[in-house]
Amino acid sequence: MTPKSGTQDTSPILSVRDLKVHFAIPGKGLFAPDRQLKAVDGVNFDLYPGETLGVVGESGCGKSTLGRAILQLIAPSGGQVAWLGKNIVGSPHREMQPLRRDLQIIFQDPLASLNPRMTIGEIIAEPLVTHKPELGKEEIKARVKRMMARVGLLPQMINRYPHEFSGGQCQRIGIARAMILEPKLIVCDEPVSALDVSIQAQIVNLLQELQREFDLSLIFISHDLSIVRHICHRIMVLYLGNVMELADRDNIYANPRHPYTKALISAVPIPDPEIERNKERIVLTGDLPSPISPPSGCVFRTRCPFAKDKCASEVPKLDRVSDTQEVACHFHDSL
Ligand SMILES: Nc1ncnc2c1ncn2[C@@H]1O[C@H](COP(=O)(O)OP(=O)(O)OP(=O)(O)O)[C@@H](O)[C@H]1O
Repeated sequence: MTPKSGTQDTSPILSVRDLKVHFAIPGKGLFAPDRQLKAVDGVNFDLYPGETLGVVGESGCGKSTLGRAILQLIAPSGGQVAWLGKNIVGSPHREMQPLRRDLQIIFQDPLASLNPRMTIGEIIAEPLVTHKPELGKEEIKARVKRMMARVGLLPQMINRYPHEFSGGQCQRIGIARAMILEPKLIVCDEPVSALDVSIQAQIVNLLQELQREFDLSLIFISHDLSIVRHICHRIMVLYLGNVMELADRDNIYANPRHPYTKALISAVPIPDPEIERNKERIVLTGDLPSPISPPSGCVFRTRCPFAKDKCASEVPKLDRVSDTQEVACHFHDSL
């Protein structure tokens, strides 16, 4: 199904500017100073109401850290996260608490993210109990049952425990918990990676239905470019905590401009054997460098087949190459 597009004629719901998350890592010797691990290093983007933004990149490139920093579950080291126009970085707990209603997260490992000692009814009800204590017990129960039915769980299972459910059902429980307060944004952190392929499509379809019904914005973190293509309107490619490319879905698959995006996309198998045989392939060599000592200049240059001297000395800016595509590469025009 084609995702909704053209949401950018309204104001962004979320604006992220120069967002940084640097973790202090103990130095190697007993008295050596701490080092900085740059998990997220200056990320900029806007998110619009009803939009799904995919965040892709190899393991360790900073996707989860970015998602958590946006929700202030990890304190950013710098930059701004403006929610409905107001910067929330560094907001005290009492100011963040009401915003938590609007900002939710779904985790990768559905079972591990559910408290095994609580019934699924209690798990789904928890945000309501915290944020809407004025609702009576019966009203909360009715809302929980309605949401269970909406996400494809049998309401009569309200008193069962998480271990009695399959992985796909546990993810539905996680979605029901995230949805119960009718949030405006959900960060989906690899929500289907731990599930069987047959179940993945069901969960992705459910998220798409909920998005349309509730006009939700989603940040969909994944390393699976096929799923991202199915669900996202725009896609952001991260490498060592830096944005390499940000473009709408069709552009990024049909006309990737950054060598790293080209490499990621060329690794996605195409079902047609003729096209698969003849397609251009960019194979990445070497491992992801350590975010403790990232390469100078362009962080991708040590693995880039097209790197030149300038790439080692100058950090490329995210350049707008069309209305719907931005690329951080000195040589995007000549590749
Ligand atoms: N609490 C932490 N303390 C120190 N380093 C961390 C912490 N959390 C993450 N990191 C490091 O930050 C970098 C980015 O990690 P992150 O989990 O955000 O990447 P990712 O792209 O989501 O990877 P994956 O797909 O494997 O989850 C990694 O080098 C990771 O080891």
